[in-house]
Amino acid sequence: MYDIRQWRHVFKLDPNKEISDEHLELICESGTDAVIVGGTDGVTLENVLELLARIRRFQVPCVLEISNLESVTPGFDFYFIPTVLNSRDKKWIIDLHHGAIKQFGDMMNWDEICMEGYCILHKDCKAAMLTDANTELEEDDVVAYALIAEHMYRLPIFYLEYSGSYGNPRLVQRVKQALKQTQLFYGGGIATEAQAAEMAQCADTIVVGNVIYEDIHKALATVKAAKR
Ligand SMILES: CC(C)=CCC/C(C)=C/CC/C(C)=C/CC/C(C)=C/CC/C(C)=C/CC/C(C)=C/CC/C(C)=C/COP(=O)(O)OP(=O)(O)O
Ligand SMILES: O=P(O)(O)OC[C@@H](O)CO
Ligand SMILES: [Mg+2]
Repeated sequence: MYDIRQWRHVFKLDPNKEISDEHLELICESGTDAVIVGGTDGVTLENVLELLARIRRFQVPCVLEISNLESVTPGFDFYFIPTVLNSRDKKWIIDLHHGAIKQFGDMMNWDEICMEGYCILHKDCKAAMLTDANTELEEDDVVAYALIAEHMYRLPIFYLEYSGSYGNPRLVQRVKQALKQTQLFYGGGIATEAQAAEMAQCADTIVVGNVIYEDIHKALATVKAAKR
């Protein structure tokens, strides 16, 4: 399924983490709508290429979420490009993007590119620390970022990121109610069927990451729960 707007559940695989062939097959054949390859640290061309080749044995749509320029390679179905809206450092909002487009803009296939407006809310996660995200936000601040994403920047995706910790469903629901066009991704701390079902009610698409490496069966159970 290549219509991102229909995606309800995606797995995020970290190229910097080990996964066995058996577990990778279970993930790719799980019925998830797509697999995103991405992580904050230790993402290299070598480990991205290795994971891409292994995922390509299956039919599942495969996305590279770009975290650095060195690890970008052809062969993915889509490229998701994060911009961290609540970063205090404009490097993570626009500067890296400006440098990349200056260098590669004339050879990009824009149909494969999808921008993600991140709002990172877990202060201790790697992505928050790397990008110096301001996580001390009121609910109204978060909704304001969502409205900026939709109405000012017209971003296709607004991504509420709680990586490593389960977020606040009430806030996710509030953000969802504020968005009309922009697709709401929620990711962070989903480790049970109940959590997957709850966040799938609040967001358009849920992203399941770390539990893949902690308990594969719990990870697999999130797929059905999200689609119920
Ligand atoms: C060959 C081909 C297809 C060419 C295309 C041309 C090309 C080079 C296009 C690139 C164009 C472009 C504009 C690129 C952007 C460049 C860039 C580096 C942007 C910055 C991205 C950014 C803001 C990164 C910050 C970190 C971040 C938000 C990462 C997302 C992943 C994430 C949040 C992971 C969660 O953390 P995790 O690592 O899982 O944490 P744990 O390990 O603790 O679990
Ligand atoms: O790893 P977890 O905590 O499941 O979060 C998923 C994803 O949002 C990370 O970018
Ligand atoms: Mg992770």
